[in-house]
Amino acid sequence: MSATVFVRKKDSENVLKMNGINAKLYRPCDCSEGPLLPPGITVLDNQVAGHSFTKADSSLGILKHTDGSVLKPILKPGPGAREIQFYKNLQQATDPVSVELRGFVPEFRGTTTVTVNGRDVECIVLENVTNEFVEPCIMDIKIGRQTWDPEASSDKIETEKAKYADSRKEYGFCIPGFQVYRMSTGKVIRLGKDYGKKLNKETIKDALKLFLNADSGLNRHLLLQLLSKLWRILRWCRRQRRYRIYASSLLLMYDARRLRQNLRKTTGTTERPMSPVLSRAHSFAAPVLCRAQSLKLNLALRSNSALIDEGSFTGRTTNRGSYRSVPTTPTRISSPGIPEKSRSLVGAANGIGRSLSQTISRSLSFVSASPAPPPLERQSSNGSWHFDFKEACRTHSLVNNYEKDLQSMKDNYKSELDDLVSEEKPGDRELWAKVKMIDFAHTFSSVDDEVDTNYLEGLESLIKLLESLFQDF
Ligand SMILES: O=P(O)(O)O[C@@H]1[C@@H](OP(=O)(O)O)[C@H](OP(=O)(O)O)[C@H](O)[C@H](OP(=O)(O)O)[C@H]1OP(=O)(O)O
Ligand SMILES: Nc1ncnc2c1ncn2[C@@H]1O[C@H](COP(=O)(O)OP(=O)(O)O)[C@@H](O)[C@H]1O
Repeated sequence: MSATVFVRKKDSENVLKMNGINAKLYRPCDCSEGPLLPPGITVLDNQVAGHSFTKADSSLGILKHTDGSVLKPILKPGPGAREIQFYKNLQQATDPVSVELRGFVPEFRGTTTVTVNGRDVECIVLENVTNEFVEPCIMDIKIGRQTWDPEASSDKIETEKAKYADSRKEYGFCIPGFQVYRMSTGKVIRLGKDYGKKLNKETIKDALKLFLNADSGLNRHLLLQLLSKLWRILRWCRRQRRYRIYASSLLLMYDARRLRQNLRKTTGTTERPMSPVLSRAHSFAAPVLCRAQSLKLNLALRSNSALIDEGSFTGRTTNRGSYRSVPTTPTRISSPGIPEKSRSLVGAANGIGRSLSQTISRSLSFVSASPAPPPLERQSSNGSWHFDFKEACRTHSLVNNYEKDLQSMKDNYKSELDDLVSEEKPGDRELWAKVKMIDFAHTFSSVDDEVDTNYLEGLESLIKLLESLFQDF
């Protein structure tokens, strides 16, 4: 990967050259002044893709509430209503496919109306899935070659086909945006669609490496945590015949703070990766304060017992608010003109380990939502990646029997997975990397009882590309 070069800097805009690509730094609020919002609600400053706040076309981005929720404004009635219905149905569903899917998506907390710049806007209220991260690195990966839904106009189909054409054609996914706290510089960078649209067969891998902070070596522990989540979604996707998911994204997330700590632990190097806090202190603080902070941080990094960020990764138990009833059956919408390929892709679909935890919705006085659903089945039973690794080790080779090209790679790192599981200490069990599926504005019920090959192929390709990184380092 080539180095980052800042080529231009204005008050309003940063342009940088990243891996040979000129790109504007993405800002979720692209206006000089933020929108006027009620108390307790602010712009989601770590939003990495999707619609953002712009003065020009009064578009609205994602908001966050101090209670740990995000608020997604409904911009268009059709897709907006579809996404609300998707979450409501999912919350009520009892079939195994939907119950499992519920563990892969943010918790739905109903809908609410927010006054933005004097205008009342309906919003979907979701769990903020980045909440527990101190330095959240987030990548939005839009899955599927086809990103338009069965009801799209021919104009929309054409615009969608033209966007991210290289990466989508090659891999069946694209990267509309990401942010990363860089180990090498201690700075956070956020690259948006402008950068993502220029990525091609070669550079998309650089983008993934950049996101994984792999400039000078891959942290296998980090990649394995992400892969263990993706394998679970893959296994679900191979079996499910209920949903057709278009233009939806996977949010890959990890905590750079924990990566820094993990690097110290595993390399034992005296050369410490830069902390953004420390690097800011270097630029602005008085020398004495600077030295004090540096010493304190060094001590923290040297002591294994101090490595865990206490309080950052605790499980949260919350109370359920008031709810109203909604229909329980997913709407079946026909998809004329979209022939679905029929492929027998489903591998050995063993029962997934039952989860133990129940996630209880946070009380939201301003939210209207559905009655209490049955206990949610979360993908990680006890908030531990240990469970996923164990499951992955047990089932992975079975699931992928037909993928001969991947088999050798898996064999290569299977022992590493085993090592990670056996090395694990109780204090290391908290998640510091995870994956969630988001954006269901273009998700439909399947009408043909077939596998969603469009989504599946994109996901498989992403996993394959990530797995190939093991060989590069
Ligand atoms: O193509 P457009 O103008 O309809 O806008 C796209 C949005 O469509 P919508 O406004 O909801 O109909 C589109 O929204 P959907 O995913 O279709 O909900 C995206 O925001 C898209 O950005 P990107 O492809 O993720 O980079 C948006 O594309 P760009 O902002 O990249 O052009
Ligand atoms: N539940 C969530 N928690 C945290 N961030 C989120 C959540 N949902 C969305 N985001 C952020 O907002 C961005 C856009 O979300 P998305 O649902 O795709 O909106 P859009 O429909 O405008 O594309 C994501 O890339 C992510 O950065």
